[in-house]
Amino acid sequence: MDWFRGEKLGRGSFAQVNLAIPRSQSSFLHPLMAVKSCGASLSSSLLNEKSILEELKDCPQIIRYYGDSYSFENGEKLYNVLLEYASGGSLADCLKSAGDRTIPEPQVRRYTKALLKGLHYIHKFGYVHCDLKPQNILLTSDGGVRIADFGLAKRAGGGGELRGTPLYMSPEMVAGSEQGAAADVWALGCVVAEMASGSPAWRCSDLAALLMRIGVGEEVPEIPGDLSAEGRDFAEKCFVKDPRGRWTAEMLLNHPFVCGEEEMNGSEELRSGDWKMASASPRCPFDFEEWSCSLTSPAESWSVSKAEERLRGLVNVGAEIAPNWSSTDDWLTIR
Ligand SMILES: Nc1ncnc2c1ncn2[C@@H]1O[C@H](COP(=O)(O)OP(=O)(O)OP(=O)(O)O)[C@@H](O)[C@H]1O
Repeated sequence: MDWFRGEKLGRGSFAQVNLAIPRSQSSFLHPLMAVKSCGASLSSSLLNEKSILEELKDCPQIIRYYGDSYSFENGEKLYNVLLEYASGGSLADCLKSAGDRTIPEPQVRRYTKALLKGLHYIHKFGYVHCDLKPQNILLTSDGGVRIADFGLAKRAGGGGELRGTPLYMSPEMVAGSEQGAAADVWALGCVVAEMASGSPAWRCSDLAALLMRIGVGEEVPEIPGDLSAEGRDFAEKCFVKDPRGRWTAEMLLNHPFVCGEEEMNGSEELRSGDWKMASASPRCPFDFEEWSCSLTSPAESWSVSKAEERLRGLVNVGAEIAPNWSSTDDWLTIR
């Protein structure tokens, strides 16, 4: 498909996203798209994302993949992935612009139901998203919800390598146990709490302390007091520390918090007007530039003692390469 690069829509830690405008009339089916690009030599994460999106392309709650290409721009070879354009921006943008106001509960329920459908689909195919958070949840002009950014997604199972964004990390991820579908359900609980309260589920400004609170002991994120009893119960089902006891996306689809909800239709039609600049939107002390580390002590299954052991290593690694905690220039992602 022949296209040219339009306005910048956003930037993540390794890729830039622009509007992609088709050149030819024959492209009328996709009037506007987004293109996610990075340097060809640094494209392994984007290639991973492309191959997973290609497999998951029939789910309306997952950002649609239209194709890929290489281009030469300003003397640099770029790898480009063409995606459905989500003109409503990200849920993070939406929360940011809401300021002190929170998202009304009926909307939280509808978004949650859509996210559950998307997660259930991802998990059915044997994948784990590994980085569900408001920046990676996109909205279409008609209120549809799309799960995006599969750069860290992987086949379920295996442990060891720490990936994701600390505020949304599950206890078993922190502990280095098997990273399965349950980790995405924990992250979903964090997103639900954030939608309902307007601020991240964990209030903690110290990375080591945060990882300890997530990985060790019984503490779970605070569940917003003004959520309905159904909403609180839903969040509790997501915040079961042992992943074996956590509800699955499929089970949660039948939870009273979401099962009566009619999803906004979120049709595939993309409107040509009404698009806006969306950008990475730091809102808390964990919004830092990319911080990479890979830990090589995978544990067989989740347990408190293994979590403590791993955290000691993790905090040491973090201390060596800790970013500037006082900066809020970007989001922290661990790859
Ligand atoms: N299909 C899309 N339509 C509209 N905006 C998009 C689209 N994809 C991404 N964006 C915007 O670009 C931002 C960055 O995209 P994305 O999260 O995919 O990049 P990334 O480099 O993988 O980020 P991360 O640092 O989280 O890994 C998003 O938060 C969003 O604002």
